[in-house]
Amino acid sequence: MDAKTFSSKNGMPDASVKYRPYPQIDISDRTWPSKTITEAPIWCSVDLRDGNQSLVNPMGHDRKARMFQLLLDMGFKEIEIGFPSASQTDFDFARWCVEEGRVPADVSLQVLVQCRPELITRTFKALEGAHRPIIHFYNSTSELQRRVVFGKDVHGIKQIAVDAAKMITDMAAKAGGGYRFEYSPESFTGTELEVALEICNAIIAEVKPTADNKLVLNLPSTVEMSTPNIYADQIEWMCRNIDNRENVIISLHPHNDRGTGIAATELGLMAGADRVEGTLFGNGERTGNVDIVTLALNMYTQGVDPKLDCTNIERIKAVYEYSNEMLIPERHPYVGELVYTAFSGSHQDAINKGMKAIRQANSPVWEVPYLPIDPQDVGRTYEAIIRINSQSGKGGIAYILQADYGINLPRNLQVEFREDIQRITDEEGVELPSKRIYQRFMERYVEQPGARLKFVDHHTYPAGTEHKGVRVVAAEITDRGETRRIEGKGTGPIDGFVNALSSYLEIEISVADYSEHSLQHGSNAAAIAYVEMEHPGGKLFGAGVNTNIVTASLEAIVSAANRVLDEKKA
Ligand SMILES: CC(=O)SCCNC(=O)CCNC(=O)[C@H](O)C(C)(C)COP(=O)(O)OP(=O)(O)OC[C@H]1O[C@@H](n2cnc3c(N)ncnc32)[C@H](O)[C@@H]1OP(=O)(O)O
Ligand SMILES: CC(C)C(=O)C(=O)O
Ligand SMILES: [Mg+2]
Repeated sequence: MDAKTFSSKNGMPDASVKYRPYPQIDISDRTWPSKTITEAPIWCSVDLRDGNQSLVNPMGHDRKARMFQLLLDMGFKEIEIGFPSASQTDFDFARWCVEEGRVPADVSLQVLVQCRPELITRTFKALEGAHRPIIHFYNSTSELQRRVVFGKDVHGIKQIAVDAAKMITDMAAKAGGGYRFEYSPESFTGTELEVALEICNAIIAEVKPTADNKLVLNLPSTVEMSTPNIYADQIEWMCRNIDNRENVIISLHPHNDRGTGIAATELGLMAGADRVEGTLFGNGERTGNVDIVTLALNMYTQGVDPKLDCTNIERIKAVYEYSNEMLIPERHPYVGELVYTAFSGSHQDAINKGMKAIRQANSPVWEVPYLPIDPQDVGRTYEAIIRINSQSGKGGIAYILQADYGINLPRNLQVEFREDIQRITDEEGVELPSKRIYQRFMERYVEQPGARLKFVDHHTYPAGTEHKGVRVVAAEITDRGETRRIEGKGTGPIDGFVNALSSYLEIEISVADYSEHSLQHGSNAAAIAYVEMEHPGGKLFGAGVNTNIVTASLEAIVSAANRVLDEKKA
């Protein structure tokens, strides 16, 4: 088609000429909008077929077997293991599953086949000996494919499907039964609803499903062509109009061409579907199949048992990446590397407060701002929840020091230290890992390499009977490496030592705030003391770490004094 033949808007060919809007469904009394999902559907993984057929390098035996074992471990009861009539690899894998796959009795192997006699015959061979396998047959029914691929009218297309249904049910009966059946009017979303219904009812009439052997009627959104509400309308319409509904399992098989596969599936379930076909993290043709892990965890976070084990999401990811030879993006729901991480200040602050509140409340209900799921439920840790870059605030920095190093910064120190970290992240333009934040804190407030003053020792003695309750603090410090003895009076060691230092340095300093706590991390018995020091230029903090809490406090005073001296110099 020549784009120049019609007018162009915004540099693109005119959409109103090139594309047609998807028609509305005639169902004004739809009920799905007021439904909720209250139980998990029957899940069927199509990773080994739809997922596999879309890969650059389709899976060989090892990659398939690793994926198959994972699917069993997660609790899938229906697994489409391939298209055995299409390739020797798929045929051999089906035989391996039957003979060596240790398939539990409650799991059905499923295979796909076109409505072509020679392929159907080979499919039965591939499944010999399987326990209640599902033969999934399909043909495309869409208006477009009828016209351009098959060159047949509705009657001709229906005949292809009915002939296959007859052949399959006959072969199953000859083999002594024990088979289950699934039919897909492929390209359902490109098929007029009345046509889809006519063909599906013809299949139901041929297969004659019963309560003991229901037919799976799979209504694929082979290509996602509309907003998800329209798919839901189509599903509700089919559920209402299909023959023998009680013996038919309505299955969804959404693809994700418009990026709304999850929404379409959820609305489709509200519209009455019983079953969902999809893949782990949504591998599949083009933009993929619907992502079953996300669907399951969406249900889980609404209080519904998803009936799939996603407790080790890292293993699911590892197998996905090994078997599909693809990587999962950082933002992928529930599993991406960054989905449990907040860089931005206000998010970090809220998470920090939420985590504290949940610890204190001792309630089983999860409610932490910005975290729709507890990362531990899927085997992720809290470690990566907060990471620091130039968008981060004091709450995040405080969280990291607390969570990773047991350091509980007083609020004013959080504000002060955040400015320092902000300067570094702005300069470097990259994330600052937890270890560097800790190192920076220790260097700036505790270790102070190259600082003028160092605390060495102290002792106290009563100031004399005329000064009741007052003690003299006699301390040894070094000043640029030279030992100095200083003395000051006060009501306690902190007070006396500040006075001593104030006289020695000839600077007005006093303690505006003081706090301390023990350190759980690092040296077990150590304590950390924080001193906020008032001086002629304002207020600033110092910190000291020592196994003796008084020593830690005096070190914190020296630390603050060094910073006052630095500020004076600057
Ligand atoms: C939406 C989906 O995911 S559907 C599943 C798609 N998956 C795959 O195709 C993967 C495996 N498939 C294959 O390896 C091959 O297609 C095979 C081996 C099954 C068949 O291969 P071939 O016969 O060589 O060729 P090809 O696939 O091109 O067949 C197309 C022919 O089958 C017909 N056909 C296609 N689908 C069907 C169907 N479901 N039922 C009946 N006939 C069909 C076409 O009309 C076409 O007929 P024509 O030869 O008369 O023009
Ligand atoms: C074979 C069918 C179910 C399919 O994969 C699709 O329509 O997407
Ligand atoms: Mg598909």
